[in-house]
Amino acid sequence: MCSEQLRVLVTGAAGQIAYSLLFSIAKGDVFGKDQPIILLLLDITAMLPVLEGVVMELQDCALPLLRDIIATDMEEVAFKDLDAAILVGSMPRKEGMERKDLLKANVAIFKSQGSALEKFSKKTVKVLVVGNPANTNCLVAAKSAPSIPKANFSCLTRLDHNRARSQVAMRCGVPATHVKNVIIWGNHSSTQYPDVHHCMVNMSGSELTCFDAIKDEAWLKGEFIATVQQRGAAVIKARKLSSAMSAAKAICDHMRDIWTVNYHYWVPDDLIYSFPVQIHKDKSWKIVDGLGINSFSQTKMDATAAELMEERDTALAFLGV
Ligand SMILES: NC(=O)c1ccc[n+]([C@@H]2O[C@H](COP(=O)([O-])OP(=O)(O)OC[C@H]3O[C@@H](n4cnc5c(N)ncnc54)[C@H](O)[C@@H]3O)[C@@H](O)[C@H]2O)c1
Ligand SMILES: O=C(O)CC[C@H](O)C(=O)O
Repeated sequence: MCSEQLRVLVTGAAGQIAYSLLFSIAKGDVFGKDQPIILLLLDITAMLPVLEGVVMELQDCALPLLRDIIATDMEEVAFKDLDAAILVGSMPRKEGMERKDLLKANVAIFKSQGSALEKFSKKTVKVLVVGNPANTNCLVAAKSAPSIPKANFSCLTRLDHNRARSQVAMRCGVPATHVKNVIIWGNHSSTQYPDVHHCMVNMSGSELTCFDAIKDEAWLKGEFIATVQQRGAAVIKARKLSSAMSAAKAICDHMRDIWTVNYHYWVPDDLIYSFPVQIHKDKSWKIVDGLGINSFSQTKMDATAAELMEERDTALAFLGV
């Protein structure tokens, strides 16, 4: 049994993603089956009565690893001595809303919470930003917490990764675990580039390139990319609500990989850009180097970077910095 309890914050704890996420974290799916945790739950004051119900349900799960639950609307309480922060709390996009509307509504939250990380959390805290626009919110949070290493900040594009992997798996008629090395470059938005040029698929025991397994280059370069890029919008259209179950699963995958060593994606200077990375035992990471990038990929990678630069400039202008 690990002796030290981890302090793990989930913001937006009364919301729909949190409702799918908290049980998985509390039962050990993310930080380990022998790792005791204290859950800190932050939401806005108006949602405290709902949060109280979530706390009751967590208590009623009778989970052995969950040693304490602290529900609050105060950042100074929620961000105290954190080991991990999962920043979900913010407004989701509804049908008809533009990205810019969301940027304006949400970016101030991440400035305030970045400052709270700076003031109250451990310098080793690992921060995962989920609230949209996730990349730019993450950048704003990192900039607002200058004494925490920028490498400790990441945003959620694992959902896009899982979506891409699953699309390929369904097309090939294999389980998603048979599909490896899908890459999501850039922004968690419709300009993201889901890249299968390094993807391998295990078909009946043989490792094939994705292009050989699928044998339909037009689909891979057209409909596949568009489906993954538009998946969030398609879920909103169908459910009238933003994705939640799949987002929670992706949050668990992302944070568990950081905690337990696996591989995933990452960032250049002054942009939070999704990259393939390798994560090491000490939780440090390194961008996977030397992948061949053809002109098709380069054009798509440039387009998503251009969008991120525009978003960054808009966000900083909104904040007056
Ligand atoms: N990156 C991704 O892959 C991904 C996927 C799905 C959703 N999202 C984003 O996650 C966010 C949350 O989605 P949801 O469906 O859970 O929304 P939701 O509306 O159900 O819940 C959001 C919660 O955040 C709370 N909140 C608002 N401001 C807050 C603040 N300052 N501090 C703490 N809590 C605050 C709200 O009161 C609410 O309870 C949205 O921005 C959504 O777009 C991202
Ligand atoms: O607002 C959107 O278009 C996407 C919502 C969410 O980030 C998702 O990917 O499901």
